[in-house]
Amino acid sequence: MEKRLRSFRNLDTDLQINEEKATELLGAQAHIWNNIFNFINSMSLKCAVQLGIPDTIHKHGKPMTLSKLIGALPVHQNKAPYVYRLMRILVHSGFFSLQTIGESDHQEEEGYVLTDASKLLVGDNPLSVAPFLLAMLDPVLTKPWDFLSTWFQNDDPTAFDTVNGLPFWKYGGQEPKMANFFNDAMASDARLVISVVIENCKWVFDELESFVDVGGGTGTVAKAIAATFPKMECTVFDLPHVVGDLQGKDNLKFVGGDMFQQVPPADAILLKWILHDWSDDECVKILKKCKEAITSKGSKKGKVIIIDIMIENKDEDDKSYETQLFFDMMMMVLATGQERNEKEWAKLFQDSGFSDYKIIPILGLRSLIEVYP
Ligand SMILES: C[S@@+](CC[C@H](N)C(=O)[O-])C[C@H]1O[C@@H](n2cnc3c(N)ncnc32)[C@H](O)[C@@H]1O
Repeated sequence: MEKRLRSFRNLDTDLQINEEKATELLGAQAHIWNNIFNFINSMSLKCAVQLGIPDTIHKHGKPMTLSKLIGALPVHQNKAPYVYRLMRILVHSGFFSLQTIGESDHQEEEGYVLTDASKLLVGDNPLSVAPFLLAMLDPVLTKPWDFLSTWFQNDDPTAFDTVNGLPFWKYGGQEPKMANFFNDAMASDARLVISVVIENCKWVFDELESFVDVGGGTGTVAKAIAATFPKMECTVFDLPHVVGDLQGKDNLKFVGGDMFQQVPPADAILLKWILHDWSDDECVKILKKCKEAITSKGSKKGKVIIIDIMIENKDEDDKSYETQLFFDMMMMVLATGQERNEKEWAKLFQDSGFSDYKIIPILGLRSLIEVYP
């Protein structure tokens, strides 16, 4: 069938647009709008967590009607009519869903329930990632994004430096408020990750007599390992301002220092979310220090254990790939690091003098990689 194409003439621009072209243009405009306003998903979610919406629905224990939710939230009475709109976008983005409760006045009544994602944002869930969300969306971490194009045109190492005049880790040493919320964020992620590792691949730690978590923050991972393997000597190694006030106990100790200078000796060295913070040259320096520190050389058990993203582009539309790219951009804006694909990881291991590696893809968007001296 012959397709009839109507044309429109725009009198301002004198452009002639037929129907097919119009569809194309409007599709392009919609794509731009969606990307312009992507931040609204993040900010709406942050608002929900700050208002305690996941906790409130969780405490209610059954589907919660809008009126009950409004009554339980710390919102000004004049703002009550707006709660529905916040909830609507969060239902759309998969953080809440609506369940039918029954009928009231011949009208179906619905209530909000948590989804798997919002269950992970409930404050008293031991695996809650709410501290991670609040830290990543804190203005200290989001402001550098406004300076990304400035950074492309200057000689600063990162956009974070452009805004704050010093690198991320040094800033943390001078601003305890930022250091605290950042360390809490890392600890919340560490609780989830180490629970999965101990549940699904405890064997990674079998036969080890000693273990150091390099850049181990406030010790969440090492505490869990020390409790699971009471005979293993466990050390948390991090910058002095991070571990300075922390007390070890039994088979766990805290050591302050700089991983570019020296790493405490151990059979196994963990680098969780460390190497993605640094450039290739910096990673090679860290990995060489780790290799020197491995005590059981020649035996099978000595190794570096890395927990980080391994970029995999299985499918262009894959959300996981997009999330990995978000992390990669964040490493560029806040630190001097990057996310890496397998080839890039393999090159780092080779350049640091390691002989082999094994990828254990058990951590969702991240992998556990064993690297052997
Ligand atoms: C992204 S955090 C990861 C924390 C922890 N491994 C985790 O995944 O929960 C990076 C850690 O590296 C530490 N760090 C940064 N520079 C360091 C250095 N030169 N020596 C030792 N630790 C360092 C930071 O203080 C921070 O705790």
